[in-house]
Amino acid sequence: MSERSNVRVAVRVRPMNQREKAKQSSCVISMNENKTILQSNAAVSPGKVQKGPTEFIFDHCFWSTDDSDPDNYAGQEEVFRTLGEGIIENTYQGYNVCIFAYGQTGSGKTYSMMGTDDEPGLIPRFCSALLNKESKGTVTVELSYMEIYNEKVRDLLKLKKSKTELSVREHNILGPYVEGLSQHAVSTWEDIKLLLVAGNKCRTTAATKMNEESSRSHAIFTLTITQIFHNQESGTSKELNSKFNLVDLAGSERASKSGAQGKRLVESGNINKSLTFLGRVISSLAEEKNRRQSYVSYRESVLTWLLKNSLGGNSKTVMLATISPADDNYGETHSTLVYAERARKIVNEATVNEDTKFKAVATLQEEVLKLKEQLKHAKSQQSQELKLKLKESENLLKQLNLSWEEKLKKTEENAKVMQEYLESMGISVEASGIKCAKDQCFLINLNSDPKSNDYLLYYLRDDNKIGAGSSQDFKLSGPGIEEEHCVITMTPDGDVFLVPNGKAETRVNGNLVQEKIQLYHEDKINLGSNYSFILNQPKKRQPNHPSENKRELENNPKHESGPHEQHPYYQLSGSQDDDNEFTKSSYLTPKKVEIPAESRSHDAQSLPSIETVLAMLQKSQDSITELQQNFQNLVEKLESKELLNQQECAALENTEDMIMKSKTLLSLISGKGKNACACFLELLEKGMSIMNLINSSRFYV
Ligand SMILES: Nc1ncnc2c1ncn2[C@@H]1O[C@H](COP(=O)(O)OP(=O)(O)OP(=O)(O)O)[C@@H](O)[C@H]1O
Repeated sequence: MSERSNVRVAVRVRPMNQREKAKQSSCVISMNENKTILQSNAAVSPGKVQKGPTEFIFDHCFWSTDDSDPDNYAGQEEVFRTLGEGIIENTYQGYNVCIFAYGQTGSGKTYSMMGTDDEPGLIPRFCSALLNKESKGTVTVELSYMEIYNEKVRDLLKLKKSKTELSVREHNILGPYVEGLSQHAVSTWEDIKLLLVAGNKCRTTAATKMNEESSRSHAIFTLTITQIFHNQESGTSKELNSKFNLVDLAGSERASKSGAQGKRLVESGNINKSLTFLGRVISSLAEEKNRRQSYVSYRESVLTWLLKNSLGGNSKTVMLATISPADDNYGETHSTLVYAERARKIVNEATVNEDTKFKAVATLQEEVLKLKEQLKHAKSQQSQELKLKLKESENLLKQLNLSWEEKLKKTEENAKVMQEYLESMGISVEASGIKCAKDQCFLINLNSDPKSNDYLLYYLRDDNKIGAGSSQDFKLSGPGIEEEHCVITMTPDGDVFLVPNGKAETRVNGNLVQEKIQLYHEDKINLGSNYSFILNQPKKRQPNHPSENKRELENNPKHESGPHEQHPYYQLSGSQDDDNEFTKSSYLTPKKVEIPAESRSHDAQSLPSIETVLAMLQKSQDSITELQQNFQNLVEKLESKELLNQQECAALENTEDMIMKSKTLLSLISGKGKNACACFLELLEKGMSIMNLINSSRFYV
């Protein structure tokens, strides 16, 4: 049984963010039932002839610009109810389903897909609804979670012993699949949540390690639902297999900046090849003559290959396009709406997946026999290829033949390995909203993805070697990180010391450290150019912490715990007697706005004034303009069909990164005014360069 239907497309507009509010951006979006209207205005194209409003028709339009006005705000529940209508039933009828979020960085994809603890998004809501749905058959659910970054697939739920990069293959019955991707048997929402949290944490860890952001990768979260129906009378049984894909795509503007929208494809110069090809596939499928899948080149990128069934194939698909309401995002919003409108023309032919697994097993068994036979007579040149094919088929067969009990056992074993792996990196796998026992000693990685609800915690043991080398306990990489960067030790009494490697850049509360030093609760540790940690060791508090900017290096470590003053910029919430429960904002938001008088008095002459800082930031604005110009030149080169050399490709990516980071810093200045200046002043005073500030500005967001 099959059903033809168009990709269902919804658009959701988010509230103005701080930067847009601070800039007093005007709203260029309005919605009227299933119409989204985009207004062009003078700010968008100064000096140009004003275009009239552009209307786009979608299946659903969600107005979510002001959550303080609940009557006019499409919340998470409404989005779920509208998009979810019929979808849970479809899954249980045996259809594949795919929901993907598309839009520029910061437009609300992750908020809509994952949501927050208080406002869960589509993924948690669909998962609970799927698990709660009653079925006449025996239902089993498996989960996989992967990310695609720069055309490489990584399993977010299997770390140790696995190849970091996985390959995509295609089977004539099962369609495209990722070889060796771990499948986890789950029965409750709690099982799923644990895997989700662990997967998100791995995503953040990898991103932080690579000095990237998780928003540059695509995340594909898949539930495979199997229902077995036994017919008591005939003694036969039938199986329905369906896949539920939830896809959080990388920010779309990268594609357009690098010449997407079907205009230009340049292999080496593409910042995000996958999105470029996704745009191409959508455009192709939207054209009547191309609707047959055979005309569409899905295999040109990993993302489109894996989404083959979801786009123009065997799936019921929903696309959620997320947009900003602000005029200064006009270009990106326009391009998102054009894409979304195009996607609406894609026609899918979803088929009930009945006994798919049995059929696949039967063909695979046949294939294995055939390949073995061919191998017997193959010449050496051919045999290598045949062996590879045989291995692929045998692996897939093995996976399909696993019993449910074996799968459960594997999931348990895998969870243990994953836990050990994360712990070996010093990372807690506790769920978000972490409650830490008050005595625990750990480092909090301030470079964690600011948009994620999760934290990277590095639990300290007696000896903790930190650096880029393979023998280190906490492996970091990036500019300024030495093979053996430093060692942090903890005595049985809970005293914590940092022993730097003389030539490595290590700072404690802004001071360069070249000898062993004792660390105290809430000390801030900077390693290399990018890493910032804060120490949680409530048992060992520095007596006069905030004024300790010029702390002497201590060789005599014994210190009594004394009255504690909280660190001015990173306060952990909760009383001292409570467990430390901290929320991201509690330590990401600067709490104290004025620079402490005592910290200024010691060297007032040499401190730059706020005006000086603003002037320096103006300078950094100028360098952003210069960066933007460079970026534009490179993009133009791409557009004019010139191939970029390797150096230029790297420059393109780096420049884009710098622009983004610099913009974040400037938006903070305009959004938080003097408060942010005070913070930057404090950090500049402690010797951080403007460039380092720009690089680390993410943790102020
Ligand atoms: N509908 C909404 N209601 C309230 N806040 C929202 C909404 N959509 C997004 N936001 C807020 O906007 C910010 C950016 O959203 P989000 O991180 O989801 O963007 P994104 O498109 O996933 O970005 P990226 O591509 O960088 O991952 C977040 O702080 C989020 O909480």
